[in-house]
Amino acid sequence: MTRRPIRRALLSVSDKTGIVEFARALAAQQVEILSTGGTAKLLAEQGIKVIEVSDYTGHPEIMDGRVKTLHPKIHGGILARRGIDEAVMADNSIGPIDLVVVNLYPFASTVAKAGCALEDAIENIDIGGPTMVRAAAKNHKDVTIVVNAKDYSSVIAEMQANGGATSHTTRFSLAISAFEHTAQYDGMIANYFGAMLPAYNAPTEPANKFPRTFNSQFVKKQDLRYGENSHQSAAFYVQDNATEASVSTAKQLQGKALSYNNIADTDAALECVKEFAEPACVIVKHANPCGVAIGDSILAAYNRAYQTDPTSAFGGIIAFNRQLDETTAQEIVSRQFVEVIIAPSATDAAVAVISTKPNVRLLVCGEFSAAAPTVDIKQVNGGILLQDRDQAKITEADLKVVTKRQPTEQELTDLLFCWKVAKFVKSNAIVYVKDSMTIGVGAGQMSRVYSAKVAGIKAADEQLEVKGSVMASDAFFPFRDGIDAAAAAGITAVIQPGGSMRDVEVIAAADEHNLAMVFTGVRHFRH
Ligand SMILES: NC(=O)c1ncn([C@@H]2O[C@H](COP(=O)(O)O)[C@@H](O)[C@H]2O)c1NC=O
Repeated sequence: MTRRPIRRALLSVSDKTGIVEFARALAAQQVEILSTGGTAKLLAEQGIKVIEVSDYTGHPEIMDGRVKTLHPKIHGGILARRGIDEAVMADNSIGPIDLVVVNLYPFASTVAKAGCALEDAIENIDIGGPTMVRAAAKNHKDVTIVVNAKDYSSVIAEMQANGGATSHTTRFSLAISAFEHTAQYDGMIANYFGAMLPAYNAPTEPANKFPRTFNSQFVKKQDLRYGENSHQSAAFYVQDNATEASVSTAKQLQGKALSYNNIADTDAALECVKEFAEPACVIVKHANPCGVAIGDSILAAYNRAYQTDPTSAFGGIIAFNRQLDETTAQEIVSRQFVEVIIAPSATDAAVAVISTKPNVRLLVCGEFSAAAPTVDIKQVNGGILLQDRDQAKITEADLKVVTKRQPTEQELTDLLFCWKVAKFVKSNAIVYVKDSMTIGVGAGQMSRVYSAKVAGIKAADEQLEVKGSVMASDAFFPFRDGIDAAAAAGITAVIQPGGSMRDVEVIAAADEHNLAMVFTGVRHFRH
């Protein structure tokens, strides 16, 4: 393919990061620079030779910038088919534009501001920018389009190495980025307007936070060897701008490639361990915690979490809320087969220890920050379900003691710990806890009483004493049988949402057994 050097560029950027250096490097390669108002002013101030688009087209920017680049001399220059449209270009005094550098008005940050007025949002809908971006991306055979400042240096480097030209592969890849950019931009606008539709029609109505259509963009992080099973192909997509420490933003330091199930389980383990302020460890197997504990150190927490269910911990995913240290790393690799370890960070010595097991995936996710108010998305056949992420937190002040007996100080501590774990156990969830360590976890049973049985069986199998433990139930007890069974197993206190039509009967059962019971008023179903 013929190599055509870039001779003329149009720079029109809202976010001006890096644009001066980029323009200077273009000028050094004898590229003529056209630019719009604010961008042109900045470049000129920096001593870069620039032609204002309005001078170039002979038409001023009008309507407060609503129309500045929307002109045949600009769009003809971008869209012209080289080798076909020369005559029409000459007839209309249109010169080719080989490089377009544009980023768009900040619609997202504008509407994110509290109390953003509709007029502000509307004025921040970029029209000329996307029009140039799409035109250049369409004509990527001959035109280079750059929408991300992070691409400036590689474009310059390539031009320097290729006599001022970019390769077709680069232009194609940049064109994809351009369409991704405009798709994301329009998706954002559609979501914003779609969510405010009821309020727009009837200003007294609250806006609906779920828009008329749901437009969201996820970027492929990696192809996966297979999905949940080996006959299913799969890939991992992440939110482009995610900042919260998560499995999606985590960095893998070593180990085999993550599998589909590894990612899902690591997410469950990490999100659960984030609940605790004290050094904590969560071991997950098949999306459920099979051991959770806190301790004076993460080593103590790990040792205690492991005790809950060593059988299930085999091949598990282990998450910590503190830096992984050498001793804890040593303890894990000498004791058990582990698929994934994730922590905010890891010491060099800990990394060296894990490297003796090259298959173990070690991930660091950075320090935990405030949870982003994202939505959960769940797929059903032919649709998706959206809901707020479950960020309900319960403190002692939220609890309502419903029994005659008040929980003791120790029971209270264990009840709150137990509740945090139950939130991450698949429903029906029953969790037994003693001294801030899980004693038995009953997950995913179709009846609550069976989850309680499973928790008891697991504890017994691992020779853990249920007597003196507390119990959490992710949803209310529909009958007193769950309480009777808990008391028979030696449970002394219960935390549950309450709200059953048989609450009176359930409370009476707890009183009969001298149990302390608290209601949270909040349910934590997890499917
Ligand atoms: N109206 C137009 O013809 C037009 N052409 C380019 N823009 C945008 O104007 C911004 C740059 O403006 P300035 O160089 O004046 O700071 C860029 O975000 C670009 O996408 C336009 N603005 C909005 O549509």
